[in-house]
Amino acid sequence: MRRGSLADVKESVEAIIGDVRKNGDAALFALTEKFDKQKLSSLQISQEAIDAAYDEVDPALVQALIEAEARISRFHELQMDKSLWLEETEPGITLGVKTTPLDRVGAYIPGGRAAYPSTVLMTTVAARVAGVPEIVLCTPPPVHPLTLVALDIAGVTEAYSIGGAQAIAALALGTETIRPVQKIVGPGNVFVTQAKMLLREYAEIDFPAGPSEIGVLADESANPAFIAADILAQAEHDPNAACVLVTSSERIAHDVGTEIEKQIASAPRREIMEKALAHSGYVIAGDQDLAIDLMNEIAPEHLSIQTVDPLATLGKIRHAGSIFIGPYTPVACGDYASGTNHVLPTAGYAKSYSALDVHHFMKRSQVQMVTRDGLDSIGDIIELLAGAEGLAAHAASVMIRRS
Ligand SMILES: NC(=O)c1ccc[n+]([C@@H]2O[C@H](COP(=O)([O-])OP(=O)(O)OC[C@H]3O[C@@H](n4cnc5c(N)ncnc54)[C@H](O)[C@@H]3O)[C@@H](O)[C@H]2O)c1
Ligand SMILES: N[C@H](CO)Cc1c[nH]c[nH+]1
Ligand SMILES: [Zn+2]
Repeated sequence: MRRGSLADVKESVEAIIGDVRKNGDAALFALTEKFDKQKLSSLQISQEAIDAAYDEVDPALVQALIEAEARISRFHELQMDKSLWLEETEPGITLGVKTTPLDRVGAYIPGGRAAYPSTVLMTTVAARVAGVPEIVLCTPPPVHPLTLVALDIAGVTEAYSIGGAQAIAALALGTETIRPVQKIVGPGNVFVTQAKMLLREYAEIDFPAGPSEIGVLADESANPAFIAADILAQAEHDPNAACVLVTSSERIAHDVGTEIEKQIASAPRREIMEKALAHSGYVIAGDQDLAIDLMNEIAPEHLSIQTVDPLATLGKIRHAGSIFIGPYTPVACGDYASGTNHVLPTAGYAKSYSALDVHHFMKRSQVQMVTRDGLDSIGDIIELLAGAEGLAAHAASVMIRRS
């Protein structure tokens, strides 16, 4: 996603948000008809529809979702902090942190160009492991049966068949049917991402997670066919997907190009891939350190490291959403089944945001407990500093306890 591309749709997204703010559910029905060409009878997805979806999908796919869910749960459980820690940092002064899940969050699941049951697991399992009691999901209609099965397996508590900027507006502002959430997570196209950015005043967001990206760092030791396959895998998401190979080897750059031509010929989503590749490319860097510097500047959503000593390369990486190391770690591992989260910052935002994890669904309160002796040990400092700021009542709140 070019950062500028958000600006291109700002006006139209503002109009959609204004419509939802003014007309609530009626706007959601009308906008769904306009953008998704679907006439809904109800916004909410019923439990009957979810139960019926199991009969429509291959049991092997249900089993695959169950196994992916278990791995995603395990990885996210490893991220959990203690719900409370307290430590006496000096005599009479005990400090700590209490961690609490958010009450109600919204997950956006894209559904325009592909169905994303895997994204249901990524967004909502992280929220469930964090302990969020109300997990609300929005995805554009028609909703794929596997998406319905995934939301059931993940433990989503409410689901609505609406998409685009109108779904984000409904989650942030609320309508007659949908109560607002505290935070909205999940990827989407430019309309979705722009709406998330514009509505942060009402609901916090995870980060901009737009069209998919891959950066590949490769040296002479890399396998060009594997690299080409990973590039095409991300290119097939969206015509706006972006792929860049940075290598110190001219031969590798040439051979990856040849492999891409070979593999794309029979790819079912060739048309989307070609558009994505039209604004993607490769760079031949003078040496490996220059290649790494450039990749840090790009800060890709996914970084694939295909070098002879990948762990040494990893040590020099500062900015990337999710990092895939070695020839047998295709990005698709993290997209579906290894357990890491595939909701990641794009458009260079990996410089300042982290991959979606349990911490996005929690907040931390500081805690302190000071005894009379503890207050004596810091009382003079507080009284002096409060006096210097002209805040006499602050000083008095300490003095009254010490006198
Ligand atoms: N970064 C990540 O973590 C991550 C993960 C998965 C997918 N993705 C990306 O998510 C994106 C999904 O995009 P998508 O389009 O398939 O699905 P989407 O659900 O994001 O967008 C579809 C919605 O866009 C709205 N829309 C379409 N045209 C519009 C218009 N002209 N005006 C206003 N609204 C309009 C419609 O309401 C529709 O429901 C892809 O770019 C994919 O690469 C990113
Ligand atoms: N690669 C995407 C994130 O950019 C996630 C995904 C979902 N399904 C397949 N891939
Ligand atoms: Zn993918």
